[in-house]
Amino acid sequence: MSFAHISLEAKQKALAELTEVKSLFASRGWFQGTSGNLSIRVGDFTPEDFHFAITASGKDKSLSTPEDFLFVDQTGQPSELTKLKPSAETLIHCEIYKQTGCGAIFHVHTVFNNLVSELFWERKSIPVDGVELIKAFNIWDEEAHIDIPIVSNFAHIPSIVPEVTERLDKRIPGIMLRKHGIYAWGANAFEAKRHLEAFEFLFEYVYRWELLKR
Ligand SMILES: CSCCC(=O)C(=O)COP(=O)(O)O
Ligand SMILES: [Zn+2]
Repeated sequence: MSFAHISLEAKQKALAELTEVKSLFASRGWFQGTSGNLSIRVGDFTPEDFHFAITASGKDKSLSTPEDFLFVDQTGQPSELTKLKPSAETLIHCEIYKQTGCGAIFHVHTVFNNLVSELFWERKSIPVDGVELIKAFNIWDEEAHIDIPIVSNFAHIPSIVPEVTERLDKRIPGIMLRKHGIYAWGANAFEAKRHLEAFEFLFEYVYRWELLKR
């Protein structure tokens, strides 16, 4: 679908939702030092053809300006003429959309997500056992066990993508980059936010439980 054929209303809705969630996450201290990025997909989807709005790279995400977001296509290239640069991590968003067909992706760096990514790096996944908030991922088993995948963090972002492809688990709406941060996604902004909040709760729980056990 060409970008021009996507309705103005859909584009404005995505930008309004990004503005709102960006401001909320900033108020929680989730964008320290310009870290983090957010995106919402617009229009129809096929793995070969889609568009999404994403945060511009390197901005202070606690501020709201007319230059906070731009639209890109499935290759990460701007969908329209702009001087703005998309997030340096846009290719990770492209890959997650391609693999899952989801509607929104939120990425944050927090102390707890960085700590657990290193604590469990050797097993390449973060184990969570029987915590009620696993239900936020629509996993309703009693005493559910989940493993949240951790992938390598390379400075060269395209090198991260194949590992994301390989490790992405359709049951778990998130993937962790080692000593970097979590990517969480959902069918829409509401669901991606619920998933991200659940991940952050679980990371803090897992970290504190590990300390208590020692
Ligand atoms: C300053 S944090 C390093 C880059 C990063 O990991 C991040 O999430 C923000 O990069 P962006 O290009 O999206 O601003
Ligand atoms: Zn990042």
